[in-house]
Formats: sequence, structure tokens, C-alpha cells
Amino acid sequence: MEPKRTGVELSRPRKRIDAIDQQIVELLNQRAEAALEIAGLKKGSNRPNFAPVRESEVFDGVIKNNQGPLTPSTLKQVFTEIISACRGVQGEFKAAFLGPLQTFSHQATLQRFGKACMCLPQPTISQVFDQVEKGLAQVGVVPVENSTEGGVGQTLDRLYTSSLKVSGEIFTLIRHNLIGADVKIEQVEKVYSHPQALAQCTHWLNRNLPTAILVETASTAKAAAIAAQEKNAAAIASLLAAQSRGLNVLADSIQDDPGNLTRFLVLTKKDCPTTGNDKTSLAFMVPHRPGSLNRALDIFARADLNLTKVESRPCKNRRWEYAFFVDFLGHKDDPAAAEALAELKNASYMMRVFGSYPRGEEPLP
Ligand SMILES: O=C(O)C(=O)C[C@]1(C(=O)O)C=C[C@@H](O)C=C1
Repeated sequence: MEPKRTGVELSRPRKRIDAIDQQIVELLNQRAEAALEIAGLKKGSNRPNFAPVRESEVFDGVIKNNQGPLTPSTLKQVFTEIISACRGVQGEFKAAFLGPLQTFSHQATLQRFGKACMCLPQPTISQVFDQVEKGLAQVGVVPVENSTEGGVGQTLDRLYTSSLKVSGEIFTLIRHNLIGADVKIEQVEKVYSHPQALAQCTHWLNRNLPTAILVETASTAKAAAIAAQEKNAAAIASLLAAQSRGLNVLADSIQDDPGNLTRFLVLTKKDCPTTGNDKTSLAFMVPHRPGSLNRALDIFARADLNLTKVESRPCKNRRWEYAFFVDFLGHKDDPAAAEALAELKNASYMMRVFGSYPRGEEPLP
């Protein structure tokens, strides 16, 4: 007869885990004490606690020495929370973003700043800028472009009038889920969501819920709130919305494009020094003459600067004139970039560099 299986054979590795956990707790507290000491030293010198370039160095160092079995992306998640907790020990760390809670802007904020950050959802993109400009939040998180829908005009326009610096970028996978309370997928008669989310799930809805009535809401979070109350109703919203309302996920990842990404910018008052893997965002306006845009773009080509984005927006006070928003790989203080920017300044009647910042990582679908 086979011996009865008990938990006995697990006790040795579990004891090892208990001992390791004790060490982790001690080390985490030592790390938090060091962060507190740094905060004390920064206080006198007018340096903000948030140091994005240093955070990139921490991530790079951790990943460089990793032997596995944990993957780099798992370690990044763990250290996002460790740094978040340390920032929290240093003082209240407030992040403003386009609300309400449980939207993709909220998700992007948590993805970058971890759960210890204090969330300040704002009714408009412009108010996100206001909060940081007034010093009421240390960072602002605003959407700047979506991989299928394109640029977010309100963000580009407000960047133009703001003195804030872009000090980071966040790529967030837009995963839509059909969520509901006590409802099975075949019982769903109404689907609530933001018009963009409904549009991004058109094929899935046609195939799976062809007779359901689609109802537009102001946000995906609002849709989740309605679905939590209404019979035979569901919402298209984030996992965060489902979890926070205790709703069931009836179908996950239902967006038509599995690689749908939104890029967010992180706004702060201070510039970032170079890391060696940076991106720069700027805007310029050139005179209305044949070839002037061509000549401006040629400056980047001659400096061997790779443009990752070019977008135009109408100038508000000059009809049929445009500001060109450009991102390139590199830091504004790199010698070749600095020279190119000086040349561009001469060739344009307005140029503003919004900031150079560590390049963000694009998550895999
Ligand atoms: O190194 C610093 O400047 C710190 O304040 C410490 C620390 C960290 O926990 O590693 C915390 C916040 C900063 O944004 C960067 C790093």
C-alpha cells in the first residue's frame, strides 16, 4: 500500500521560504531606511524625491544581475512596487491622471508608479497639467497616442502651453473585457462602454453578441458601475474595474487588435539627465514657404537622429498654420542632438523641447 501523502515532504522547502521571507523583510526595511536618508539629504538641496533616471538605473541593475528563474519583466513588476513603497516612506507621492478611477489612465499610473502612490483622478487632461504646475501632484500621467486611434490632441495642445517637462513614457496594453455581475454571456442584452472601447471591440461584439444593445457611457469605469447594478447587462472595461467592483469576467481580451497600445507621458517640473537610452519630445513651427518643413526634417536626418513620431496640430492663433510634434531617439544634451536642435531653432519661428526621458518598454500582447 502507498504511504498516505501528507504535507511532511513540503516542510523542508517551506521552512527555507520562511527563512528567506524573514531576510527579505529585513532587507526591504533596510532599503526603505536608505530611501528615507536620501529624502532627508534631498530636502535641503531642493531636489525632488522622484528621480526617474535613478529608477531606470535600479531596474537595469536588478535585471543585469538576474540569474532566473524569475523573468526580467516579473522582477520589474516586483521592483516597481518596492520603489513605490520606498517613495511612500519618503513622503506622500501624488500622481494626477485623467479620471475616473479604474480607467486605462489609472492602470498606466499604477503600472509605472505602483500601489503606494496616491491617485488624484482629474476630470480633464488640462487639469492633470494644472495639478503638477501648482505643485499639488509630483507627477501627471496623460495619454498622448494610441496605436490604432492616433494622437491625443488635448495633450499635445496643452504641452505646448505648459512649462512642465516630459520625464517618462508608459506603454499600456489596452485589454478590454466583457464584465458583469450575476449574468452569463448568453443572457447579456445590453453592453455599456465608452464609445472608443465599443469601437475597438466591434468584430467581437458582432460575432458573439450580435443582438445586444450597445450603450455609450462617459467612461469604461462608469459602464462597470452600471453593469454592477443592472440585470442582463454587461460592460466593456478594464480588469481593474472588474476587480474593484467584484464583477465577473465573462470574456477577456476581446479587443479586435490584440496589440492595441496606448502611450502615456509622465509630466514633472524637472528635466531628466541622460541615461544612454532616451527619447526626446519637441514641437516646432516653420515659416509658410516651399521646402521649409523638408529642410527642418533634414536636420534630423543629417544628425542621424531616428524620428519615432511626427504629428501636426493646428496653431490656435494662426489659421492654416501647424505645429509639428516630433519625438526622436536620444537625449537633447547628446552632442549631435544639441547641435541639431540649435540648427532647428534657427530654421523655425518657434521651437520647444518638452523633455528628454528614459525610453519606455512596450509590453508584449
Ligand atoms: O535614489 C534616490 O534618489 C531615491 O530617492 C531612492 C529611490 C529608490 O527607492 O530606489 C526612490 C525614489 C526615487 O524616484 C528614486 C529611487
